[in-house]
Amino acid sequence: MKLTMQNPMTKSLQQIEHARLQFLKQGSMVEGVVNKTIARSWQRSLDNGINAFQPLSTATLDRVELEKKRSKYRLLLTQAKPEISMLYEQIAHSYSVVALTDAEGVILHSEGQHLLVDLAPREIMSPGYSWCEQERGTNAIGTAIVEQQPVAVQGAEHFVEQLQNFSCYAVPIFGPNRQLLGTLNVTNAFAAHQQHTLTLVKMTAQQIENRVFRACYQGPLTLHFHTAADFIGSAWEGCAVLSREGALLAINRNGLELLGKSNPPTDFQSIFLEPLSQLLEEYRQNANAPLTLTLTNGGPAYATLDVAPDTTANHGIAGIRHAAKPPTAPAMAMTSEDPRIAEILTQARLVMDQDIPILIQGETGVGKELLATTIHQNSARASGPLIAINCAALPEGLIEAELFGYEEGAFTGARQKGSQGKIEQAHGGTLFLDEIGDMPLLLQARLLRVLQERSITPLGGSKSRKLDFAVISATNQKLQEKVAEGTFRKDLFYRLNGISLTLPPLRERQDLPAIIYNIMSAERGGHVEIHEDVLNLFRRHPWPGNIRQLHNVLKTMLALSGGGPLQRRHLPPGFMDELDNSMTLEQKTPGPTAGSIDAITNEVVKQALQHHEGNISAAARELGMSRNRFYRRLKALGLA
Ligand SMILES: Nc1ncnc2c1ncn2[C@@H]1O[C@H](COP(=O)(O)OP(=O)(O)OP(=O)(O)O)[C@@H](O)[C@H]1O
Repeated sequence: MKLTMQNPMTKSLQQIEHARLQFLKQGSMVEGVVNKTIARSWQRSLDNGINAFQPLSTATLDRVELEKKRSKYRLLLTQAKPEISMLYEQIAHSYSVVALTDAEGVILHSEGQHLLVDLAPREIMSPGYSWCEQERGTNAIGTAIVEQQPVAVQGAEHFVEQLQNFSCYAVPIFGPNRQLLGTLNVTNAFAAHQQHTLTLVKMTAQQIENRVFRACYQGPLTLHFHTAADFIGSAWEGCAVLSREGALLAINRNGLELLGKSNPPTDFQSIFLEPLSQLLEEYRQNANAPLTLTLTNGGPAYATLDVAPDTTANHGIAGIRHAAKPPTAPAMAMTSEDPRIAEILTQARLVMDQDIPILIQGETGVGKELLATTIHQNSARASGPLIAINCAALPEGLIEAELFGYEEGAFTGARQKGSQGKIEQAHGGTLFLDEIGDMPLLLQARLLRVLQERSITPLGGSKSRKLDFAVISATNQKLQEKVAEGTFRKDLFYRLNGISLTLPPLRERQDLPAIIYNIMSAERGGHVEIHEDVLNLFRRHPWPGNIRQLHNVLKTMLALSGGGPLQRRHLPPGFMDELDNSMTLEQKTPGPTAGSIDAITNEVVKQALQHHEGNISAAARELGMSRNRFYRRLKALGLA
């Protein structure tokens, strides 16, 4: 079937064609015929040596390479597909194709068919085809990527003659950290072009961007805002994710544009004049009422607020509430209410789909494994396996077979049919190398080779197998020191350390209530109260075992309290001794004492003594302190 539609732009098509030919022959631009974006792109196409009169190559990526790309961009694809189908329904006619590309201009997914094949080979709008401007000359996708803005290229504006029968509209899609993720493009037969197409593509690209943002950031508070009330809930609204205390955890591109800022502000108060508490109060009174705010520049803003369950609960004495969850709740989510954790999560999001190895460092029990799981679950490889290897716990002698697998009959005692190694099991997903500092030196060289070549040869095998996986490793050792003393290979260290994320110890974290809430949610349903003085002791404790230790303490307290409020007397034995020890250390370094562990412990000791009417043994028992230590403290206080 051939196109017979009337072309409303024939005259301008001729003008453009004339200007293009003059540019190609004489290198001079006829003024006022094409816009500056097209003119710049023509010049780049000429400079790149594109032959305007040669038909385009029809080569596409092979299936494996395309699948790799698709898995890298899984988040974008998942969020974009429903929007693309809706867009296609709106513009549907036989002469248009909607395509989603990656940031290099390679089509990941396309919808629509395809009477366009009358005009050009089918391959050029199929997944795996690249529209990079350097290869194809001026075209909407490639030029939008170079210019980082929406671009329409109609008919003869295309640099290559073969594309003159098309009109293309492409809009860049940016990720949550404002990095280019890809483009959304509609290609029409030029004769069937419609005025409003670019607007529709812009709107859809914005919806996709918003979906990706929401998929990446789900904080305790989400503020939807705009300077015009009608735009709340639209594709153009600003979206700010906040902690309960008002720290800004993330903001979308619209939000930044509405605020006229190029960098994200730090907190709610640097955006709006009203205190966050006022907003929360209004929300409490009527969760659905629109909110009126004042920007710090004095202008009005309108907003609605989403509050994740329980963030309105009182977080003081009796306040760590949690929704009824089954006791077998899945792995806890990382909280991001501590600024250092929020920063780590942001960095992780930036690199996780870029094939950059992540090295997680931190003391024992700080949540390294949980972070690795969180990264995997939010990555493009989330539907693939997460294979964790504890390098410290691998059985000596079998370690090599465990990691690399073996072929049938590779060694005495090997299973008849051979076995797939852990590394191979990670194909399509993430390999998590826990306690990497304990990997024996001899195996480090082999691991390095696997990581460099991304292929594996099982023991006793001769053929290597290609693998695709992301690598996260973790350690509580100082790897750089191990490198210096020669017990860890320098080349492996650099191979693993694409980016290093260091989790802070619990005593330095600012989100203790959120962590407690997480633990309680995993341990129990219902409502649990914690007395303020217990929380205060928690805040002062040195927590050498970090969150794992806190978890154990809470478990014990839950058991001892029988479901009632958690009080000082439910603290496990040894808790106060550990606190007291760290106080002794603290005393060695001169510094302010008000509110110090010392002061708090004294207060607690006095209260316990009062409570037990002077009975030292009972009071010491309540605090989990030895009688001697309790007595020494009373003496120091002049009470004994
Ligand atoms: N943000 C958090 N909220 C609640 N619990 C957490 C959090 N982070 C970690 N935990 C819990 O703390 C414990 C220790 O976490 P994890 O095993 O991830 O630490 P790790 O740093 O890998 O420890 P190690 O160095 O000993 O291997 C686990 O029970 C985990 O569920």
